[in-house]
Amino acid sequence: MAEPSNEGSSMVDKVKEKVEDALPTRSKKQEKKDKKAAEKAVKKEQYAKEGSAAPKKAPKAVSIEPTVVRDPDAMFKEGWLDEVRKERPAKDVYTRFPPEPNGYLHIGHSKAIAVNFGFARYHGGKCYLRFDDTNPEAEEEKFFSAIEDIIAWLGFKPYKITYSSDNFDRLYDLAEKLILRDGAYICECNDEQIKDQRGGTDEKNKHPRYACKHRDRPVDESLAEFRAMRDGKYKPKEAFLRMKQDDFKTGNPQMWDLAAYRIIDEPAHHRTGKKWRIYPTYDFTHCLCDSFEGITHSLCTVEFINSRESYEWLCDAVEVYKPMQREYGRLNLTGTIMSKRKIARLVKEGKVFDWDDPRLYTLVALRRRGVPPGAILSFVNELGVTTARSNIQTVRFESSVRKYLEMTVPRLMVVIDPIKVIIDNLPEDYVEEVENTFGPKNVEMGSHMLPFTRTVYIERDDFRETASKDFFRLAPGASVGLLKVTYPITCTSFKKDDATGLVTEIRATLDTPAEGETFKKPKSYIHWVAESPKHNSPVKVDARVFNPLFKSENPETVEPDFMADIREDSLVTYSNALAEVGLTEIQRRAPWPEEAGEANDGAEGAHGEVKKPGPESVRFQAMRVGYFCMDKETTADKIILNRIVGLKEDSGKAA
Ligand SMILES: Nc1ncnc2c1ncn2[C@@H]1O[C@H](COP(=O)(O)OP(=O)(O)OP(=O)(O)O)[C@@H](O)[C@H]1O
Ligand SMILES: NC(=O)CC[C@H](N)C(=O)O
Repeated sequence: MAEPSNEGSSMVDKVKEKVEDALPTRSKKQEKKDKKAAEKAVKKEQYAKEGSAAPKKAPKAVSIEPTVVRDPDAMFKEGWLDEVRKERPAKDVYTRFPPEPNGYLHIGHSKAIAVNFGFARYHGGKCYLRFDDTNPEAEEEKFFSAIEDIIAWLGFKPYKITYSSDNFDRLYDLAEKLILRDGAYICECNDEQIKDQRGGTDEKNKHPRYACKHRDRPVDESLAEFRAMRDGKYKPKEAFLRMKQDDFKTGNPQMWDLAAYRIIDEPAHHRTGKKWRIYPTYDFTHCLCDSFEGITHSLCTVEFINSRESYEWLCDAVEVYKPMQREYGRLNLTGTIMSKRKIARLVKEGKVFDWDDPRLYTLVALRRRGVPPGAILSFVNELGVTTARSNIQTVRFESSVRKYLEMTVPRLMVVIDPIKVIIDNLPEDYVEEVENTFGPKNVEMGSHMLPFTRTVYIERDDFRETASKDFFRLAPGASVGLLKVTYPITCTSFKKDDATGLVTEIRATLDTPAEGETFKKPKSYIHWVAESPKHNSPVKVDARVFNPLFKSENPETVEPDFMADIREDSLVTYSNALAEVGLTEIQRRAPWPEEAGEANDGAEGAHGEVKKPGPESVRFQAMRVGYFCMDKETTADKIILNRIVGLKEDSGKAA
């Protein structure tokens, strides 16, 4: 059997000979082909000499194909957001994204970010990032910077970063103004009394709503008591400022004399320290801060629909500019949990690494898992914006991410659970250089060379100890193609470890056709990596594969609680995984894809600092396995990969 070999005359010589033989009859097309072959041979020769320092094509990382992502402005051009714009066609659009700095943002917030920042950007307006920091009990410094970072990562830059607390003096003055206009009073009722005033249908409070006895307090008394409340006369819950709304007449609970100010003694506020011991409520603060900032369209989620009435009532009552509040449907993902309290429990009980564990749906987790920011925005855009709540399965999100990655990240081979294959009919020092394209669907991504040698590794799943008609991969006596290698291999024998029962080594032959014999194409091709110390191949990696964290679609409804719904196999780590040498180039050329929010071309972060793409921007498709990125725990000695999504939808939830 003739063995393919690099021995004897060099490949460059061989190609030159071929070119010269063909000279008299060469067509233009052939000429081009031959020139390419000669160039390739030079490249191969250089590669063989220099080991891993292979010549690299380094075209720019490609941008998103229009076929992959629908018009990124579609959600603003049509539907609900278009209607909102028509309702108030202000010349200068001002919006705001107003998170409470009491936790990490989740996938639902990406909709609010896309809606508010995106609406302003689309209309040439401005969007504030306003920290709604009126509850010092729940706020922490780390959440402020995490929120700013994630907004910058999504590709948005706030017009200004503001804090509701910036307005505490102004809000206090308006509270006094409201009292003076007989629009608020100091109430000393406790929680139970307030509940009773609301009436209802329960046995306990089966009676009509009624007003509290403090409602008719003289204005002067309320003003004096408000000041006393500010100055420390009352303990928390002993008194609060209550708005005098509509005398409990309407059926809207947001109009039943809401609280405007309450006492919070501890802890100190992160910005105003111990200056205040009374803090304005959301209902008093939000509309007035919107007003101070000249917000034209205050876009929030549907659970605030009843608040619209109190929002407008207060702006009118203190005679300030009145923005327009409109409400869109929340984005909710099923099969996971988003509640801060519940995620905190998962972290505390060690069920996940931290808030950025790739199995969670916080934005820091999705970022670490390798989901590109553009894929998140594209998902939100695909769903569109209406007033209906979107309950979306995580598989739908993953399918959107997969679609986005398909055209935008390069490909290479990684064997996550390897078995060694020795190809007996190749010489010990055999090295053939094989070309692998980074982007079979996008030639601009270029290609790279990798070695094919006598010892290769294939995926454990691609081998069976007994051949059968329905198995087209490797088995004793059966042959299979190795991707990018001309001839297939046939398994001749294998060894097993008696203790573990696992196959440890496969022996095979390369089926090079004898002269005159025709080459039979194998039924299937599998991925592989070769052993070649000279080329630093293979590259050892840890590959983490994530399954859903929960067994059911509704972990919140599981008894006794969501903790009982956790899957044991939500994280599977393959510690002996092997990647081919192309990984080095993919790492060097990151970010993949090169897009808004991750560019390292001097783009600015939230504070004007130059943004650097993180390790998660090293993204690629491991052929036949899934999409992966590099984890932040990667060190110079150990590369850790996270699976972003599989190549196709997982068969389902664990039993
Ligand atoms: N699931 C969601 N879908 C769309 N927008 C959301 C969602 N959750 C929050 N938002 C919006 O994000 C903005 C800032 O959110 P904030 O942190 O104050 O919300 P939240 O309701 O406390 O969130 P959560 O309790 O879910 O963490 C608000 O305008 C809010 O309406
Ligand atoms: N109007 C809104 O967007 C609400 C924001 C507010 N921080 C909240 O969710 O409680």
